[in-house]
Amino acid sequence: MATHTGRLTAEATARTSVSVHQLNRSFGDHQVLNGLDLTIHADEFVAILGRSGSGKSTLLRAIAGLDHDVTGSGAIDTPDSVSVVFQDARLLPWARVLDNVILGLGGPDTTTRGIEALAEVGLAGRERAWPTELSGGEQQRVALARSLVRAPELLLADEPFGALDALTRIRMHDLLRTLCVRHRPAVLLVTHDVDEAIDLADRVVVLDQGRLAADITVRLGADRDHADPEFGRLRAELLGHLGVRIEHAA
Ligand SMILES: Nc1ncnc2c1ncn2[C@@H]1O[C@H](COP(=O)(O)OP(=O)(O)OP(=O)(O)O)[C@@H](O)[C@H]1O
Repeated sequence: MATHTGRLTAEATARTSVSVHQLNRSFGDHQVLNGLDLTIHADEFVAILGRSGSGKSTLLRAIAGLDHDVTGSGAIDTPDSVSVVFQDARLLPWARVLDNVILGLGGPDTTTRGIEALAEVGLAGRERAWPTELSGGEQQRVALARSLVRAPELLLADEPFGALDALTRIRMHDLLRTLCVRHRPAVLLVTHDVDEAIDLADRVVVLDQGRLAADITVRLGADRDHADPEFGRLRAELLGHLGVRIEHAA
């Protein structure tokens, strides 16, 4: 059975946020992750691309410790505080927005921290709204605030913007970028969207049948222009790893 091998030492945490070693996961006879190794450094933003069924969510769930329905082996080290954001915001419909953000948090200043987190994601004044009164993008903002208020060292995000329209998605990219600069968690983002991966990540890994098919550092500045030739080169390289060929016009 796979194990979470305990916590990283303080010295190692300074450099490494997540360490996955020789990870195997199977659903019955179907082996989904095959001897996978991955290290994510503290403050690093890593995006995972891969075709449908390549094992992206299985990897994220394993790192989150949410994979009780699979068998496997290998070692995973994570920091103490980990937050997970999914494609659906998973808000409690019977709790107001602020209560969703601070639910389960202890401490005397919990309400203030919750209000501040909502302001950070652009939802000041919506504390007493019900989740059903918010748009999909606003609900994802609440989910981000719920993660942020816990000050995670590691943020795991499984297609968090997958259900949003294109414009809201771009706004959420800006927001996530800003929050990452301010709070500096390590991030592991699962996405189907190559441009989203290049827009946000320091490094993009590609999964293929549960193995790492590519591990590419994004050498672009903070303002990422889709028209930049390097952006286009990376896009073509990543699409190539995903089995998509781009024909360039002569
Ligand atoms: N609970 C489960 N029971 C059985 N098989 C599962 C289960 N969850 C996932 N699988 C299988 O494991 C494989 C990998 O699934 P996973 O969700 O990790 O892929 P993915 O890369 O995230 O795919 P997608 O991009 O479509 O979300 C798939 O073949 C899937 O059918």
